[in-house]
Amino acid sequence: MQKITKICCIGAGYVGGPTMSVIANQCPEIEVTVVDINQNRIDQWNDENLDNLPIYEPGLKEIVAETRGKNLFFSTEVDKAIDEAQLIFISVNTPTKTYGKGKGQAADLKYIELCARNIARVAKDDKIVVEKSTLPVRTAGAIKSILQNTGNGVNFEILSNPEFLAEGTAINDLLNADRVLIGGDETPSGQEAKDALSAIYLQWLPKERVLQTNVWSSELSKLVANAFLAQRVSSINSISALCEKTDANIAEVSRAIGFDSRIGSKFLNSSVGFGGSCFQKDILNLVYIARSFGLPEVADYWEQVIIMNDYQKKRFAENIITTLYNTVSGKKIVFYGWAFKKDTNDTRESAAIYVADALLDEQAEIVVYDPKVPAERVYADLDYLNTRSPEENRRLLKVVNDPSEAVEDAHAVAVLTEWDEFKTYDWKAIYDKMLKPAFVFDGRRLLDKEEMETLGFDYYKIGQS
Ligand SMILES: NC(=O)C1=CN([C@@H]2O[C@H](COP(=O)(O)OP(=O)(O)OC[C@H]3O[C@@H](n4cnc5c(N)ncnc54)[C@H](O)[C@@H]3O)[C@@H](O)[C@H]2O)C=CC1
Ligand SMILES: O=C(O)[C@H]1O[C@H](OP(=O)(O)OP(=O)(O)OC[C@H]2O[C@@H](n3ccc(=O)[nH]c3=O)[C@H](O)[C@@H]2O)[C@H](O)[C@@H](O)[C@@H]1O
Repeated sequence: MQKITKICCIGAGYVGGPTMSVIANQCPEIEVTVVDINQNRIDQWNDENLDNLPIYEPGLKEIVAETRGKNLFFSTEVDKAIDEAQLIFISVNTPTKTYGKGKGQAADLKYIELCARNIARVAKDDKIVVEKSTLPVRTAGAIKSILQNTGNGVNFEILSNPEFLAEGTAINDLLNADRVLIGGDETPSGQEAKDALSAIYLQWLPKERVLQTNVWSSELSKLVANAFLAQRVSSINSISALCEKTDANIAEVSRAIGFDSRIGSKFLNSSVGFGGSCFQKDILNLVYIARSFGLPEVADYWEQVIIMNDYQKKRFAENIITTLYNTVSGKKIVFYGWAFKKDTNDTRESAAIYVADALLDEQAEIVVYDPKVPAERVYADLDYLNTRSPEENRRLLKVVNDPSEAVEDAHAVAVLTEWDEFKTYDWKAIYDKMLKPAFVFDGRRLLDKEEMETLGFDYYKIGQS
């Protein structure tokens, strides 16, 4: 079996960056080069001040500090890194298509295809090409076709090795992965490639956690894993609406069902709705694939997970409006949190964006505080929706760096992200600064209802009457 000593990863994003940092850290004999066409991103990865890395992820900067410049490199020299590597991870973005056939559902594979063409153009010797990005089932076929039709005599083995890390816990997820999935051809050379990649992960993971499958099962399993996870959140969120109409409490229901070992207790936290770059995108992709294979019942089944998530975000925003006497026009509503979950600066598909959009439609004045998200990001997220002009977004919504100053004369606070620091705030001082009645809408079930009510707040907690 070929021993891998040089790796290249195309795409220095939320997956490429942390994943390669951990591989470099765990495998000192392997030289890892992460390349990207985005010069700014690479400059941030190379910044001497580790607080300026492009991604905030607990534990990441310590690992980068240990490995960068030794066996971990970040560069924009894509061709050179491809040429020198024996194994190439493709870890570029695969967003939902915004144009043409499959618009709004299918995955846009143009970045993947560009990578495959780049590899085909540059490679002079045999390579293992690994799909790290999340891809529709059967994409490996397309990559193979591009690579094998270059006519330069180079042999490529294509593997699927989807990533299961969650943001905010990426380093721990990588170091203690539940499983690593490696799909490849069931031929002798395919097996050899699977074993070469397995050997990397086996440097720190036990053998039974490294699963080998055929390439199609691996591609599909990634979409299915995300669909099942998102389905749990939508399921519990659907019940949260029912809890609010009855005297049931969603936390008690989650706990009660989670004790059943067949159901399990994880991923049953009711919230304002799931966000993140992948759940929605991957389910839409699954729906699209099912429909294209003539399976409308399967497609409709999974689509419901997204419909329920949209309902939850809308329901939260509408509740704010009706509770504030059916009008939020000119009222100051403070958002605590903008990121799609705690411990990340990622805001892609964050529920906060959609709740803000609904409230801005009603002319609310929103003030956002998030410990890790800069103002430019918040405005970019809103502008991207194209609901109103950028000037209007900037007029109605402000982003601040001080959480306590934000609440001065506010009508309401809405908790959109479960940052730990929100629990430590002096809520009595916050109450004193706000207009009365002072409303808190807790979309993350972060705060204690009894304590908040004792302080005088009109407190709404998702999933509780
Ligand atoms: N974000 C997450 O937590 C997870 C993401 N994934 C999947 O991993 C893939 C990557 O996701 P992220 O890292 O979040 O995306 P990202 O957007 O953070 O990073 C992708 C990077 O690829 C670069 N890129 C695009 N085309 C390129 C090219 N032709 N040559 C060189 N660089 C190029 C972009 O400039 C960007 O920096 C997606 O398929 C996603 O579904 C899988 C598991 C977890
Ligand atoms: O493919 C991906 O991108 C990744 O998607 C998710 O990871 P991530 O989106 O980073 O974060 P999660 O912890 O899964 O949270 C997703 C969203 O669901 C919400 N959520 C999660 C759990 C829960 O019980 N309740 C809930 O509302 C979170 O607040 C967040 O908005 C999966 O957990 C990863 O396994 C997968 O690799």
